[in-house]
Amino acid sequence: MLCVGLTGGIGCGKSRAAHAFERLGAHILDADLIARELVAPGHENLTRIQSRFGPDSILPDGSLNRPLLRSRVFSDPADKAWLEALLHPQIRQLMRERTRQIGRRTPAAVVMQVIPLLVEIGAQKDVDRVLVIDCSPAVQYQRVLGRGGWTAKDIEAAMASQCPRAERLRHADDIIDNDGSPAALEAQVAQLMLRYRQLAGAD
Ligand SMILES: CC(C)(COP(=O)(O)OP(=O)(O)OC[C@H]1O[C@@H](n2cnc3c(N)ncnc32)[C@H](O)[C@@H]1O)[C@@H](O)C(=O)NCCC(=O)NCCS
Ligand SMILES: Nc1ncnc2c1ncn2[C@@H]1O[C@H](COP(=O)(O)OP(=O)(O)OP(=O)(O)O)[C@@H](O)[C@H]1O
Repeated sequence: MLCVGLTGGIGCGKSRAAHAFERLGAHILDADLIARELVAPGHENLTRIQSRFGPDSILPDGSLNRPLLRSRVFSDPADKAWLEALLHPQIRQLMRERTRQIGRRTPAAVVMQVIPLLVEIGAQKDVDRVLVIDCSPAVQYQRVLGRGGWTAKDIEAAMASQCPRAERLRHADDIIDNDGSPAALEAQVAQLMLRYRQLAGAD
């Protein structure tokens, strides 16, 4: 098995790259999706979130009020640290368990752990290689804006809260340049997947 930590700043194209790797046979574990499982309606984490962020942090249907949390987390470092202290240990434990399960079932698997904050939390030591999906801040900003749902203020605050681009790139074993077209992204994914399959012992 080869375990690749796939990271990048907000909107750099981690999900899009991960889907392209998945189509080529990689197993994807996404920290954002695991974080969502951990705050699904009825989960005990929601009770703790509500006691910190107030009654409006849970919507009438029992789901997390994501826009409210987003504006609080990205404007107040103490709120961000609190939420991360609650969720990150649980996210990492589930990532480790699921990676082990895949390795047992498929010994030559290529597993991609998609972790936005990989460098910030020091998760390099959990993976065999670090792959950074990189693009320029202007492109990053426009793509998140284009995806909809986020205010300009929240995008700027999220970008400012993440580690600087140069620092992230310093930890990269592999880099995908995602300033170009979707086809250019997919070509780089296909090239890297050949190498990853070899390293995993699949070929
Ligand atoms: C703040 C929350 C509620 C906002 O939810 P929302 O649906 O708007 O965004 P989503 O979860 O899809 O995240 C989108 C992107 O925001 C960025 N982001 C999310 N959490 C953080 C964080 N704690 N610090 C910096 N950037 C973050 C990442 O680039 C992520 O890919 C949500 O992101 C959350 O629960 N964050 C805490 C968990 C966490 O740290 N996740 C990252 C795992 S490494
Ligand atoms: N090469 C590209 N060309 C055009 N659009 C792209 C490209 N790569 C990604 N996008 C688009 O940019 C947006 C952000 O990409 P994506 O959601 O994959 O980023 P992400 O890094 O997973 O974001 P987040 O950090 O918010 O989870 C999406 O709408 C995606 O379809």
